[in-house]
Amino acid sequence: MSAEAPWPAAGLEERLRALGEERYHHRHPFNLRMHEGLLSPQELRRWILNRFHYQRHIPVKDALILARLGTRELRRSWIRRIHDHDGAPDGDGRDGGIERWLRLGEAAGLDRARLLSGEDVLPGVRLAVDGYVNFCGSRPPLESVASSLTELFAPDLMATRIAAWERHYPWVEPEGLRYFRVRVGQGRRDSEEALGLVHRWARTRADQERVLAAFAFKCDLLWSLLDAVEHARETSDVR
Ligand SMILES: O=C(O)c1cc(C(=O)O)c2c(n1)C(=O)C(=O)c1cc(C(=O)O)[nH]c1-2
Repeated sequence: MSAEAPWPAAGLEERLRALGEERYHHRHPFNLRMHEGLLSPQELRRWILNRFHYQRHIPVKDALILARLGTRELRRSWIRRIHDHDGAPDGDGRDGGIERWLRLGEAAGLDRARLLSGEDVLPGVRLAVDGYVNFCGSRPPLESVASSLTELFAPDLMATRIAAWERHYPWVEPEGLRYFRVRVGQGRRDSEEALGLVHRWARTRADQERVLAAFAFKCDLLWSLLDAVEHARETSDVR
């Protein structure tokens, strides 16, 4: 950690974007193969099944972050993320991201009960997701909120994904893509909110370095998740 003067906000953001350009999972070979239309139906289904494990833990990690936020204004805003995934409090759960992801699975021929059982999730994916939940449960908000900043990159990746799936995987029913269509807007809003908080809280160069480290950790975690999915490609139907 450094005792040097903090970078201006634009300097921190520039460093975050440069780091993401290099290490975010949009560059992962599995995503590149997905976008080129080179995945088999089995590989695409494996990705959906394993990513569901990530999705269903997002509201869990957000609840851990929420518990550490010190004001009601912050908590009132952050709780929206849990509703986005679990469904609105006055809804019936069908309006949430987790439900939309289950429908994505069904649109690709995956059984809802199989997704919900979690039985076929790869060990490396479990470790990556545990890593994220534990990180958010044990680090101060500066770092846990900074780790969500990978979402600065997610909307563009999702737009590429939607176009690639429409073109190369027409056997996935179009309704399944709704998860990504809705998430593009949510991701933009959430990453802007998180960036604002990080700028507000990161007062020293050491804080800013913690932000970059948390962001790099999350990039590596998403990368490891895809490594596990990519590596499973030669094995049985289930995994
Ligand atoms: O499909 C993707 O590539 C992708 C990436 C990310 C991300 O960068 O963390 C998220 C999502 N999707 C996503 O759907 C989502 O709800 C989400 C929440 C978060 C977070 O860290 O709070 N990241 C992401």
